[in-house]
Amino acid sequence: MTTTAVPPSGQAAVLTDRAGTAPARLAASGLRVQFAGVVALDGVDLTVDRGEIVGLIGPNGSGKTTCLNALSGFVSLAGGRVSLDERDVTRWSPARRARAGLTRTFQSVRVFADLSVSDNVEAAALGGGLGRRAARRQAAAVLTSLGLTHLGDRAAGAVSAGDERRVGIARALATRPRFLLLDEPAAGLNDAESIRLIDTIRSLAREFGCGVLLVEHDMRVVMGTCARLHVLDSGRTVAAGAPDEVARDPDVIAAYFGNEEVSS
Ligand SMILES: Nc1ncnc2c1ncn2[C@@H]1O[C@H](COP(=O)(O)OP(=O)(O)OP(=O)(O)O)[C@@H](O)[C@H]1O
Repeated sequence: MTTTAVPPSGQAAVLTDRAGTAPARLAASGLRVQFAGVVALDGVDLTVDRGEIVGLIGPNGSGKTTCLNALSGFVSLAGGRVSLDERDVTRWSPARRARAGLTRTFQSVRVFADLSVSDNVEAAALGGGLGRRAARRQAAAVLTSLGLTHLGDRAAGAVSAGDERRVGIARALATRPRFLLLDEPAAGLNDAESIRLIDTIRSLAREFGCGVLLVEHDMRVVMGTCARLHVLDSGRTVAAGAPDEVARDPDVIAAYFGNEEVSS
């Protein structure tokens, strides 16, 4: 049964899952993806737990977006397995994975420019399977939690780039994901917008209990949000662990940062 949890504070009101069977872990093992002659992913193992924010980083072309596509079902695997709480979803379509709580965002935000911000988020909730009244409540709850209520009546096409990015996240959140895969949400944002985005990403885990896998080049956003990092180079994992450890790892410095050290 679907229930609505509204804490007394009125904050973080969010619809809970259908039957208390929310998967607690997104896991991938041995992910392998090939494009013609290019091996884009070569045996990647990765886990994200609910409530955890994991950064997936690496140099250009290292396989980060391909990894998100592999997890969300947008690309065929040449090998490996994806599971949601130990349920094998490797052969599931993106839509079926989304219904099971695995949602991804894309680098280019897809909002309905002429619709209001509220209607955009409500439309996403409807698309996620809620009825009209529940979708409206869900949209209001998500906008409140992300601090976007003041933009509710504005046309989505008329808000700033940073707010548009956050509306994109709100739309993803309205589908009640348990795991959210974010593809470069800070790309093209200015400093103030990136800082606001850090709060938004943190709240996905803290208030909504989502597991978040974040692909992001902006190291300030990565270091400001992630408890754990996973580093790819040429389709392979070169390091994984706490951000400060990863930042000191010589393989990471060599592969990803040239001779520069990672800085936040
Ligand atoms: N559809 C495709 N067809 C052919 N090759 C592809 C395709 N998609 C990705 N690749 C190749 O796979 C490799 C990994 O690409 P991917 O986009 O996953 O890297 P990335 O780490 O996300 O890069 P960036 O940081 O630049 O976004 C690259 O060599 C890329 O050229």
